[in-house]
Amino acid sequence: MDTPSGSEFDQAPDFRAGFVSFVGRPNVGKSTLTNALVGEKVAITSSKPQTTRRAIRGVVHQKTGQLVLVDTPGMHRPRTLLGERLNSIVQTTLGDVDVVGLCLPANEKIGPGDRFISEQLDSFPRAKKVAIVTKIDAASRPAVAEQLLAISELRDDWEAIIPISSTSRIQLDTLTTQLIKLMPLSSALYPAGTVTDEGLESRISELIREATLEGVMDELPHSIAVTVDDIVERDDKDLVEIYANVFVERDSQKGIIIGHQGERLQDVGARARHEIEKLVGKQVYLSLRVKVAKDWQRNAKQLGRLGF
Ligand SMILES: Nc1nc2c(ncn2[C@@H]2O[C@H](COP(=O)(O)OP(=O)(O)OP(=O)(O)O)[C@@H](O)[C@H]2O)c(=O)[nH]1
Repeated sequence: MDTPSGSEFDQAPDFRAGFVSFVGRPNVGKSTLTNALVGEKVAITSSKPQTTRRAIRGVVHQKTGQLVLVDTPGMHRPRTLLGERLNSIVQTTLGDVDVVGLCLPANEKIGPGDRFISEQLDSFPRAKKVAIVTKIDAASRPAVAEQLLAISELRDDWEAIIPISSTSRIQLDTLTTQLIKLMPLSSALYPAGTVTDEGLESRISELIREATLEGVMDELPHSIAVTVDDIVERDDKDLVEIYANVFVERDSQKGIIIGHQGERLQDVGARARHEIEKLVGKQVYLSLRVKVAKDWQRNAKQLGRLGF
């Protein structure tokens, strides 16, 4: 990607910059879209719904402007204290953004969940509304056309309705260009080259969480939290040592994560290590310990300890 220096950005009189938040039901492809636009993995993705927990900021740099993407946790009716905290992140974020992109998958009919979220957007009149029709690679042309029509009838204040596919990279540049046009005139908000404002430690814990989510049963994902105790850069070798904990809510879940003779945990460790090596650009030694924090999703003290 073309990334001229920050000063060049600042000098363009028609440069635009601002904040965009992608909202939508769980699993509609918000995190995958964020990563595809930024060009690097800043948000973890999973086939399990509701895996996004933090408001991660990814930055997209273009000659004409800059987009700060705030990837929020899916809006949902909260069932736990964690759920309530996630919803309040969404509320605070949406009060501040310039554009809200409501993600609606091309391959699923609009349902009550989508309508509920669309109605919530009425409380944020300042933000311009854009419909992003995701996963068009997974739907036939007539189905996409039908979906575009249904979406145009969902609200009457759309600034744009843009069909895309993140995995097949269809129309991503169009989306970026359109979003930049909707941003206010402003100098760049982040220096060129910044892809996220997330710290290394939280990016590493998210990559570990993503690896633990693969292959576990549906109810388990919400019970997993990851913390990093230590990141040690070795002087004698081109190696980074990482010491991390995987927290679950019950003893029985601990067994599931570890697997028979520790096989599953080894797999998780290998997958996470591979992703972390791509991030830090060095060989990684990863030590993972599985611990139980009883019912942490419902317990304020435990939530604080796990960084929520
Ligand atoms: N076919 C297809 N699948 C996609 C596309 N984008 C995302 N997916 C898949 O949809 C699933 C969910 O994607 P995510 O990006 O994690 O969805 P999300 O909306 O961030 O989910 P939450 O974190 O649960 O809110 C994953 O299995 C992705 O691989 C796409 O463009 N085409």
